[in-house]
Amino acid sequence: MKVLDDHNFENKKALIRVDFNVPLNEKFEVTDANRIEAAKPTIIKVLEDGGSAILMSHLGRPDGKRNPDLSLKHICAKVSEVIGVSVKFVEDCIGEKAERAAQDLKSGEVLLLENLRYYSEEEKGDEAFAEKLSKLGDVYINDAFGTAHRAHASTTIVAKFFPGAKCFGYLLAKEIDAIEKVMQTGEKPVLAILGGAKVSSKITIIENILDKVDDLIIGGGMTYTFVKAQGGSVGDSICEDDKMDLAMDILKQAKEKGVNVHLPVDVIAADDFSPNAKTKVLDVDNIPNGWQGLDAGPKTLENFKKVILGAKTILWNGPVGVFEMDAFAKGTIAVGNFIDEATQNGAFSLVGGGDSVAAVKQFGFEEKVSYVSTGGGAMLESLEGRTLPGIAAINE
Ligand SMILES: Nc1ncnc2c1ncn2[C@@H]1O[C@H](COP(=O)(O)OP(=O)(O)O)[C@@H](O)[C@H]1O
Ligand SMILES: O=C(OP(=O)(O)O)[C@H](O)COP(=O)(O)O
Repeated sequence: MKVLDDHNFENKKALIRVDFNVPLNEKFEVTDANRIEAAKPTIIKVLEDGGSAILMSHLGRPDGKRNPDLSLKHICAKVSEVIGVSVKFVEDCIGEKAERAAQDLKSGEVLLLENLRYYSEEEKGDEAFAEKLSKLGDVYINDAFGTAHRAHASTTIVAKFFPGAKCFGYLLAKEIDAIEKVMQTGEKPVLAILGGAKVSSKITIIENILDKVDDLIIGGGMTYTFVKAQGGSVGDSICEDDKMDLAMDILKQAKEKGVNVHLPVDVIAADDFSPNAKTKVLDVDNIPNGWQGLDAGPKTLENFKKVILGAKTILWNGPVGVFEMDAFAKGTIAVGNFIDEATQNGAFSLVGGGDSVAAVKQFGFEEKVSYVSTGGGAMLESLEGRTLPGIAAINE
């Protein structure tokens, strides 16, 4: 892997692709600086070597137009605060102004460019645009894991203009390492806990992961497609009837591959999809019409606990219940606590993909698992077994 530590940045201008696509409130203040904090070690390494850092990112989806609400100047103060250096800002990411600002940069200084997606060429992966970006730095560092699944100009195409002078930042290297630990080198038994709403959005992940894991916990809304496919009654629970054959096929494949699949045996059922619904514990395969399963039940959690505490490598993607409502968050909290205990006992635990991180943050599990990914879509595509273009471009 082409890593940062193999480079010395003395008197070098490092063009760094970061993912500063962070949430802002109505006053344009950063409400979660996690992605900025995650990029800090790379920026500091460049500065401590005696180089300067030119940071480029997108923010939101301005679709090729200058949208002042999505200007990166809103986050400049937060970046300065996080990295402890006063960050300069330039109102463009290519052209004369940006080039002059980059040229004027001295060792130890940091420059933040305006939103890359003000240009439609960015998302198109336009080569001429990438070449203009490449004029700003001597070395290219990709540290934007959250955007590594996009073959955009700044994440992928620009790398070809830096032959011999491109590498991964610390964050991207850490994300790759965490994925490898789960998918290739993890200590056995390896366990994947897959929850979330639908089978259809997780199917490629399940199929890919069956070759890597010893145990698979399936929870959340996906449960009911599997249960109904096996002849159970799921009442009004979320269920994809057209995916039942697929569910049976997954169970067959798992058996052939020696993977133990653990499905819920009981659920917290509700008479309405609402925080104030009436609830009761029901067997997962005996839910009458008028009721729907919205969280894992007590016997299920006992089973999950045994499997999780027995695992040495754990991947968690997707909540096991409707965690947004307090009444149906207990299962997801319990799973988080079991993973915490397993991690304290020496297991490696990775959480990521889609909105999983939202659940983890809401319940304060960030500090308790081994690694929380900074990428939603990028992590999902990695778990599907795809090579991310941003990663391939550095390795080429
Ligand atoms: N039993 C259930 N019924 C309906 N929705 C569920 C159920 N369990 C979990 N969910 C919902 O799944 C959503 C997350 O699904 P998904 O986007 O597939 O996961 P992720 O983004 O973590 O990959 C959450 O909003 C949660 O409320
Ligand atoms: O926040 C991001 O994606 P994520 O919400 O899937 O983690 C990335 O910055 C990518 O953004 P995009 O999905 O607009 O390309």
